[in-house]
Amino acid sequence: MAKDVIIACDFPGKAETLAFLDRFTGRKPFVKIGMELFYAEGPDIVREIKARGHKIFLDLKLHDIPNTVEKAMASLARLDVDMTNVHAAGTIEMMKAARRGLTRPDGSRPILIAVTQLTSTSQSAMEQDLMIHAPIAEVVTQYARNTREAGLDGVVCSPLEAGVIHEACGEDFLTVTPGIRFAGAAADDQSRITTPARAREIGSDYIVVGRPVTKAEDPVAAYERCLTDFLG
Ligand SMILES: O=C(O)c1cc(=O)[nH]c(=O)n1[C@@H]1O[C@H](COP(=O)(O)O)[C@@H](O)[C@H]1O
Repeated sequence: MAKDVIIACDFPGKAETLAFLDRFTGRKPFVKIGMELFYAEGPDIVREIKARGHKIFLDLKLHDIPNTVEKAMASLARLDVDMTNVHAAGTIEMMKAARRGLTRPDGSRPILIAVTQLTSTSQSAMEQDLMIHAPIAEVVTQYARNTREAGLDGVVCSPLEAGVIHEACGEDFLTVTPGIRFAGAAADDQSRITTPARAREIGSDYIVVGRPVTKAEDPVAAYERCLTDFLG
């Protein structure tokens, strides 16, 4: 399975996003389009970036009743993305509905993954705010098992949890891991973080990197450092 670095294009609009991508002359990084950009520009931004030759992870983290998620996924299926996601907290029923909705009439569909616990969530926030008292790695592993049972392809989790998830769900079950920072850098609002090199050692399949690349003085150099450290 191809491991890769996904750049989170968290920009306010199309102009900033395309200017950013233009810096990668001759290269077509795998990019993530999230809520900020999608809500500002709508589906056209997906079509435009796809037409430029990038693979796209459309990160809208659907979490609603099963029927609503199924119908929303049917709409997203018409966009030619490579990967998309839901929240595993929506339950196994909701994830099954998401998979049904995303599957096109010819049986094909993008990679579908589920967020376990957001990488910004700490053990103490999970206990105090969410009243979930098990250790975070156990919670995340249980959500990963649910995700596999629903027939999805993998999870979004912290790189720190990629190893236990592969042990519980198999090597083919994808771990897509944000919460990436270079050694010594600020965590910002993230909580469960590690470096690209450590993510490789633990066994992540894809790392998702936003601000360490987008806010870098030289984003192309920062992206290349991620590739080298993660892919070895
Ligand atoms: O689903 C995601 O992509 C996601 C899940 C998660 O648990 N944590 C998380 O940070 N993300 C996304 O990954 C990106 C991380 O960005 P940085 O913290 O700037 O590297 C953001 O676009 C988040 O929306």
